[in-house]
Amino acid sequence: MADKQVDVLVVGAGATGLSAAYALQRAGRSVLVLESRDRVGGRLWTDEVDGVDLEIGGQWVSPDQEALLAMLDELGLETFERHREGESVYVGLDGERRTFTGEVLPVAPAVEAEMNRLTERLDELSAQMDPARPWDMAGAAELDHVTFRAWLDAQCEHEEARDNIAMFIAQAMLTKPVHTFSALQAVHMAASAGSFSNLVDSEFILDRRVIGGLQQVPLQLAARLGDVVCTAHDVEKVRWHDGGVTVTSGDLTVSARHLVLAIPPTAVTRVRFEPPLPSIQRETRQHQSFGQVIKVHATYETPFWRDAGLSGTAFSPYLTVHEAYDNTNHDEERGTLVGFVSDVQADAVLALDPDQRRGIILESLQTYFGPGAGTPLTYFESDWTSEELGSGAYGASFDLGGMTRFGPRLREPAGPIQIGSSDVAGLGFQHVDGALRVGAELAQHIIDS
Ligand SMILES: Cc1cc2nc3c(=O)[nH]c(=O)nc-3n(C[C@H](O)[C@H](O)[C@H](O)COP(=O)(O)OP(=O)(O)OC[C@H]3O[C@@H](n4cnc5c(N)ncnc54)[C@H](O)[C@@H]3O)c2cc1C
Repeated sequence: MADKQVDVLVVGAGATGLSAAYALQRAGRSVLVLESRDRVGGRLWTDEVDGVDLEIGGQWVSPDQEALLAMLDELGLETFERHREGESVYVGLDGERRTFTGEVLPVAPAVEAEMNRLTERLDELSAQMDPARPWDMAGAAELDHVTFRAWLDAQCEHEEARDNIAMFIAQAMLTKPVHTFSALQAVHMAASAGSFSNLVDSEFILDRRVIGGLQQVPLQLAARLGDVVCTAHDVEKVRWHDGGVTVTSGDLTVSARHLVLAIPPTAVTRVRFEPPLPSIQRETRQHQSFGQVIKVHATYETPFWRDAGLSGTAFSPYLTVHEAYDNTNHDEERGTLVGFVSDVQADAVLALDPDQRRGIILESLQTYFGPGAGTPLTYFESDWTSEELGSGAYGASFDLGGMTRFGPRLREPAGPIQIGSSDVAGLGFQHVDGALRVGAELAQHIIDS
């Protein structure tokens, strides 16, 4: 059994853990990173499936994500624009398929007016919130005690307007049904991206992709860190006291002055601590949960929808696939569509056998893009909820009332232990940008101590 002694042990080789370790190493601290999986990257995973390179996890970069953009620059990674020329598709409450250009969905004028009003209201609220301290906002408790569904119902009589606004936060971001999280959590989602208008604007939020895949970020950070990154080392138990920690994983026993637990909240509850963590630490994480989303890739001989004048972008809160985009790789002739099936729609299709599920999902893509969408060369579903290591998709969020009740305690260290991931970020919440911001903050806290 090998014994190691380092200044800082980092558990978790996702964007948070690796960026923290990289900053600490550059500040002269000795570090070791232990990762359960046999790869680095966590929720970032680019892999070849049936001969196609796919972004199984996170992929998009938007202009507000300054920490991620700076990291891409530092690592010398290049980006490319998502294909967006042509008309987008919307299927409304009446079941009609309509095409449109720009960001305004082709709904009846009264519905559009209501969507604009709700957007303005959510923009106003998110402008009043510091996403790092959402519980401090005026009226935070009231907003945290009401579901986003009830809040929308109270604001607006138009079902289709409510369904569309809900879609941009519930299905598309938190991946939870709109009746399961608070209006405050919804405002926080918007504030963390700069505004609700940013979330609605797919041109903005799904702006660019990294050539070679977004997993290049953790892969390159790990390469720079060198042999201090140990994959296939699950941490099940942490012994700690005020002066440090001792962790045993496989053939390694590591003693460190500080521990950075860069793992999602749901994974924290899997680890045993001796002595137990203060109960508030455990309770806080028991009230954060992942949503449910299946990311589906379908690859075709060509991006045939472009010939029909379509951009590949499509939305409908009423179809199994609530949003879809052209996800063709850089410099590739084959065309790829990516679609998302979220919350209760995901529950429903996951209960089916794989052939039935594929049939229903491709039916949505056919409704959007025509019969050609029904016969892809390759088809792949990323199902993160089946992962045992607590990495659901896309991120974990609080249940009703949890943000004001537990949020202020979320970032408190316990002795030498600090816990963080993109799920506790303010700006960039549940995105890679947030992971990098949290990683930098955790490292700085140790450097300053
Ligand atoms: C399908 C999908 C699509 C997404 N799309 C986007 C997008 O387009 N843009 C964007 O910015 N973000 C996106 N995200 C979110 C983004 O990927 C995550 O927010 C970010 O990667 C989280 O990084 P992290 O380091 O905080 O956590 P993670 O990536 O979850 O890393 C935590 C690591 O800890 C490890 N671990 C857990 N427990 C232990 C243990 N006990 N011992 C050792 N190791 C452990 C895990 O294996 C994991 O590698 C998406 C996520 C998914 C899943």
